Amino acid sequence: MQIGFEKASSLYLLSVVVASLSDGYGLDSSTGDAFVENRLLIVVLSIVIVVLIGCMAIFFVWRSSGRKPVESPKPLVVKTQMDTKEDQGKKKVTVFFGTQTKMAEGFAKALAEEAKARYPNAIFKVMDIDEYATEDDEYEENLKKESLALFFLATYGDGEPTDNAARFYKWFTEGKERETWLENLQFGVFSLGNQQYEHFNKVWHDEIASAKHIVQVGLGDDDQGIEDDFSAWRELLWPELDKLLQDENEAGASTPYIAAIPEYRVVFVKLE
Ligand SMILES: Cc1cc2nc3c(=O)[nH]c(=O)nc-3n(C[C@H](O)[C@H](O)[C@H](O)COP(=O)(O)O)c2cc1C
Repeated sequence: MQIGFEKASSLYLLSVVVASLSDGYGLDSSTGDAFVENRLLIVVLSIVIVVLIGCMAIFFVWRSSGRKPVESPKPLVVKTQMDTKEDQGKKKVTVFFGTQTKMAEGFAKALAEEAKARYPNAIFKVMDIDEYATEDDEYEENLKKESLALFFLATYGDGEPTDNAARFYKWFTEGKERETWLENLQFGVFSLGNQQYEHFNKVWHDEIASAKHIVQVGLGDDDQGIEDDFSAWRELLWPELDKLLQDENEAGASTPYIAAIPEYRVVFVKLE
């Protein structure tokens, strides 16, 4: 078999390189010879490596060219819902939740659903308290437009707010603005906590207790059946919402609610 000059010289060069490398790394001459004898294998391996490197290079070029430039995150805009014709003139209630493990969110949504059925002439909007305002100033701006709100807020740590309520809480406790937005706002608070913790329902009970409540603060205790606490608070809330949300022509036909009545236990005594 005849080997062309160019091909033969490149194979020769390769074999010389392998041989010298093997010498340099202390391989014995028989190992070097074995390499040289397998020139064809070496050439194939070299081609495979070159092709692989080429593919990788093409892949990286393709990936970097296809990648969109990194855009700075757009600020989350809280859309103030435009009143539809249907909504105009209806009373609005915003139901806020501050939650870590979604219990407060669940109660907020459950209450809003029931309230929608009870008060068809009112609009109930459930809001994550963090998403309500992107800038701190927006809290004041937006809350000033509210007239009736319900807050479902859980307590964590050493009587601290949840992550999604932290910004609101900081704004509320540190800012003087709160006095302005509280002027026109009537609201109710259902606080979620667990009495096993030292600071049971502390944050919201302490901070907002003095403000204008339409109903006493509900103290939900996750240790003792928080659903029952929620139900009891809800029954206190309905009569107050009746006063605020029922139309004049509905007045008098108050929403039926279960009054809190003492429980009695019947004990049968066998007479002698
Ligand atoms: C790590 C941890 C810390 C908590 N700290 C408190 C606390 O300091 N005070 C309190 O009253 N409840 C505390 N709780 C109880 C929660 O507030 C309670 O379970 C609540 O229902 C959770 O509501 P969420 O699911 O909406 O976050 C804590 C719960 C966990 C898991």
